Amino acid sequence: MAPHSGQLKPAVRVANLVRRFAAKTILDGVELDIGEGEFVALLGKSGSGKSTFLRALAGLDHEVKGTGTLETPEKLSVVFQDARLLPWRTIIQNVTLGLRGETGQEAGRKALAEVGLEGRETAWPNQLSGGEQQRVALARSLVREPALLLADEPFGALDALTRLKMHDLLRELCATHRPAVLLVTHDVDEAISLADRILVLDEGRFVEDLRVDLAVPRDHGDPRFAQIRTRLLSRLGVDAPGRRAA
Ligand SMILES: Nc1ncnc2c1ncn2[C@@H]1O[C@H](COP(=O)(O)OP(=O)(O)OP(=O)(O)O)[C@@H](O)[C@H]1O
Repeated sequence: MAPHSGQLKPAVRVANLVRRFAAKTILDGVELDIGEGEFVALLGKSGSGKSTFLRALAGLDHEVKGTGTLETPEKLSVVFQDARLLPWRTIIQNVTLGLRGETGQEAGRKALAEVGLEGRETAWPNQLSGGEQQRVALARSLVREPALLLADEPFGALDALTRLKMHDLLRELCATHRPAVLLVTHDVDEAISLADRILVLDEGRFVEDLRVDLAVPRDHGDPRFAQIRTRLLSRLGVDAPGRRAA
């Protein structure tokens, strides 16, 4: 299968990407195009290579091989499960790190307001909850107006209610900033709630490339939502209806 982004101009082009660790092949000639502004979620069993793929796209893996292509935009941002804020810098300093002058400060304040943290600019990271810290991480990413946002389980450590709020926030931010997104997640419902396309990685290849043509915000009670969930769970080897993949 050679997943592609349909009519959209590609922001990401990957062809024949190979990654081995010792004798184990984790990415086995992976192919993928992600269109500009397209939101792609990546599912797969634990250990299937999702983070390995994301790290390759982020340019963090110098040993990834292949005779093909790995093209990503210069302006890309990465968000991880932990916010990775600098504890010795204030919130606004974390967001504006590397940005210059009053324009940078203004952009930082605006980004913090967008994620609902207006007035918290001079707080320290340890004065924020886990969810608030992830909001800062999102602000720090988006203030750079990336053409590609890579997110590796960004809400994995949050409680269920906070996670749902973060879904709404991410959806709004992406509608405003329109980066292409690759979201790695274990949460099938999270993928269906947020993504335009859902990929499943298994044994080094994408075994599913599903377009989600449901209106936004997505209605979890819609029978088509349930159909997509069932199909994805079956691809992930989870049979029980309604259960989430682990
Ligand atoms: N630096 C490394 N050295 C050796 N093996 C590695 C390395 N990084 C990852 N692996 C192996 O590659 C496989 C894929 O790991 P990866 O973290 O990409 O999976 P994943 O799908 O993101 O898993 P999870 O959902 O549990 O986070 C695993 O078997 C892992 O042990």
